[in-house]
Amino acid sequence: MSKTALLSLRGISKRFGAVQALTKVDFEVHPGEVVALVGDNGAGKSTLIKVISGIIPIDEGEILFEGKPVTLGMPQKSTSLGIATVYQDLALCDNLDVVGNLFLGRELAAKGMGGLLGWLDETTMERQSAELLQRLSVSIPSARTQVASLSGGQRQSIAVARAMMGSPKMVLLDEPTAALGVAQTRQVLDLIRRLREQGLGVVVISHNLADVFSVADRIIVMRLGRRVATFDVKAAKEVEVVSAITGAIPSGERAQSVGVQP
Ligand SMILES: Nc1ncnc2c1ncn2[C@@H]1O[C@H](COP(=O)(O)OP(=O)(O)OP(=O)(O)O)[C@@H](O)[C@H]1O
Repeated sequence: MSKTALLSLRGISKRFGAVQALTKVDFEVHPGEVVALVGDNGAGKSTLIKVISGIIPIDEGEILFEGKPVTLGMPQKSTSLGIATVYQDLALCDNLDVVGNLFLGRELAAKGMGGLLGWLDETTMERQSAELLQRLSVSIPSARTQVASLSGGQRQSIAVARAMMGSPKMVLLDEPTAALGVAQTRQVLDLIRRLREQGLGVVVISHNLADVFSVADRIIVMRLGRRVATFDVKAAKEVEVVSAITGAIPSGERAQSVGVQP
């Protein structure tokens, strides 16, 4: 794993009115690393993801991308740095095929005779879609399949592939396997592993610890807006992570039990 973090957050705080959603949170993800963000409802996971994707500005703290200080707070800024967010498959358009969904908002115009021809370059879009799906080993009948007819796992895979269209360095996934069956979940977890193999930093929010243990390198536990523990998956036990989530034992002890500081 590379020494310089891809993204590093230091002392991030965020308040919504009377609710302190994040309190002095440090967070880091490296290239080629899958970090799982876990915690009970209201722990601050989504807020942290929204900070990284630029949807909400922070009140306090410092953000470094590839070691350089950056200001996020606007989705365009995060996107331009190479941070992609996978929205639930609900963000797909059912009435379009896979190509139409992958290129939604970034369609390629056909060119010729020294200018634009006034229609879309469907051939190139289809070829690039097929190449991307092959690179990610996403198996679907064809790039021309309507997404409405795909399974939940295939749809989620298309949502991930769509996030990859801008060649990001980092991908954020909020509950990517929620509501998926066993086989479909396996498909999406395999896809996350392929993102890691391709050197991306991946952040996954999940309530499913079996998924987390199967796909993540590190687990960061949030509770009541604070980062309370960090586990190296290889050294962690599920019962310790559950204790950290619920606050059953003090966070200091938990972190020591796996030799990692919160
Ligand atoms: N836009 C908002 N306005 C007011 N309060 C908010 C807003 N967004 C989040 N909160 C509050 O901030 C706290 C953290 O919420 P957040 O959604 O980040 O938690 P979470 O860990 O993602 O929970 P869940 O697993 O239920 O999605 C909660 O108390 C929530 O009610």
